[in-house]
Amino acid sequence: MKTIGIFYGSSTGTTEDIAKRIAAKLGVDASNLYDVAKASPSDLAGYEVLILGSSTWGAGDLQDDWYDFLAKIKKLDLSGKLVAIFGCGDSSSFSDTFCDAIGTIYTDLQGTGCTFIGNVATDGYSYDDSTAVVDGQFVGLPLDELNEDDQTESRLDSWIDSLKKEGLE
Ligand SMILES: Cc1cc2nc3c(=O)[nH]c(=O)nc-3n(C[C@H](O)[C@H](O)[C@H](O)COP(=O)(O)O)c2cc1C
Repeated sequence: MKTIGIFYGSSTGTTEDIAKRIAAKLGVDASNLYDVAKASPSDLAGYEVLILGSSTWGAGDLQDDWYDFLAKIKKLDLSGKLVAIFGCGDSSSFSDTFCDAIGTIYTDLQGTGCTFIGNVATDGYSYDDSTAVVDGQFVGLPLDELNEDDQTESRLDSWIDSLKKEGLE
């Protein structure tokens, strides 16, 4: 298994909880789990794989703590690193901006030279619009703990299977 760092921003603990579940499934030690509110861009350096998680707030906005962190890491050279993005949102109340933070992170990191993994088919999701959809697929894993928490476990498992096939191991 490659070295994996998980970086998350979470306002009410949902994305943090998912980050911990992903870490447990991958056998990633808690020392490799970072709240972006307290992390430094140099923390990324030691990892071959970065798993980045943000909830979406406002109307399609990043989770607050991501703004400063993303502004800094988008300037880094991340070539050679694999990047997988996940997000928590609400596909019912915010159907027009469902998990947009995934799309923002994906767009902002385009110039870093990283390789994105972990696209997800839109099948099975109900939403009107999302900037996380590029060329017909989500560019990361959207999760909806408010309306579809019964699907989270299987969505996580199938995403992690795809990540492994795309070079995580
Ligand atoms: C005021 C407010 C605005 C929100 N805006 C969005 C949004 O635009 N898109 C979306 O998918 N979810 C939106 N959500 C839902 C949150 O992303 C969701 O509750 C998420 O699980 C919170 O995760 P966190 O506790 O890790 O921050 C919003 C929630 C609130 C209360």
